[in-house]
Amino acid sequence: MKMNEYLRDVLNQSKDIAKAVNYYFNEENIEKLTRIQNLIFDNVIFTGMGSSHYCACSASTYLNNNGVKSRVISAGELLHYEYNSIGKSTLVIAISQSGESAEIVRLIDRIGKNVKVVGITNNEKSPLANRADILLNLNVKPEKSVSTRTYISSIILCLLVSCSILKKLNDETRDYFIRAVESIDNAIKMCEENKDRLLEFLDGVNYITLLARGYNIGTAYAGALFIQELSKFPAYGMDAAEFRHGPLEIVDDSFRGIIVSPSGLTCDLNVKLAKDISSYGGRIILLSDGEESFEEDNIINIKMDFCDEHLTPIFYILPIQYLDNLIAEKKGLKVGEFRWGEKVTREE
Ligand SMILES: O=P(O)(O)OC[C@H]1O[C@](O)(CO)[C@@H](O)[C@@H]1O
Repeated sequence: MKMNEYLRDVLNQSKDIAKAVNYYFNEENIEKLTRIQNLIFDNVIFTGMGSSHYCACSASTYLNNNGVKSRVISAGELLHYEYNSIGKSTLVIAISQSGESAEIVRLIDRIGKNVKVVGITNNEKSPLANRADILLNLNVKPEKSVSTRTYISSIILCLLVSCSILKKLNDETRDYFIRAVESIDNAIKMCEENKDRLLEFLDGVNYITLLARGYNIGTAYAGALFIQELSKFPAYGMDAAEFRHGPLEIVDDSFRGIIVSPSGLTCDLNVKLAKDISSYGGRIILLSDGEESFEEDNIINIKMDFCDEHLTPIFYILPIQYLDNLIAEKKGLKVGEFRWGEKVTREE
């Protein structure tokens, strides 16, 4: 069977993104990233829509963890209800691969010149690019459909902005990023090795719950969005800690969950949650670099490479993209076609 373009995009990401990372570390781009340090601000707001919103979660958590006040807000909320949270000493980091999403265009129109805007986009001719005080180009080939490489490259540029603000941008940082990007291929390999079990996981599935904490909250939200968008299938992402506070009650043998659980602050809590859900009859895909192997039939362990926790969103999205394609193909969809929306959402 001919490979669909979405799957080709997914499988080629390590090459495409490695190229982009080299570009991000070229002299001109490092100069731009370093210029951010000279702006005067005491708090940061990341904003965007859909995957361009969730791509910023890791960078924002990283800033907060290192003492810089930061928030991630949907551009729609920031525009209509939270606009007054932008003060003169706020640095706005607006992300939009098209640079043309409706909310982003209206938001940047509203923001006065006294507020500095860093624009992260794949379209240097877009309204976002024109407004940005500092423009960072994603520099990847645009996708025809659901975001793949633009999502991962947006995560990376947001993290690089955070590294710059924290004055942690150096050759060592570059190596960490390159290694995280190389881990994309291992994630794909692990999915291919487990393909039959993943297909079996999908038998009788009605909806998928994605659970994560900390740096990967955005992985859960973006993963759910991609499953909804590509496979037209119910999926929702949530904070794994919240799951015990009520949602746990939905678990029975029809439950299917993905738990994002890299080594780090809360890995043990995530693994414990996976085991509990499994003992209540639910089935889990556990994304983890842990050594522990799971005997339980209800847990499929996709073994990921080890990496510093804040960089794991760069490749932990891969198994979700892979599974997404399996769902779409299983449903017999023309993978990547939109039914009601389109690639650029110009209407609020
Ligand atoms: O980055 P942009 O162009 O603002 O658009 C984000 C879009 O990407 C998507 O994540 C598509 O995969 C949509 O959620 C959203 O409309």
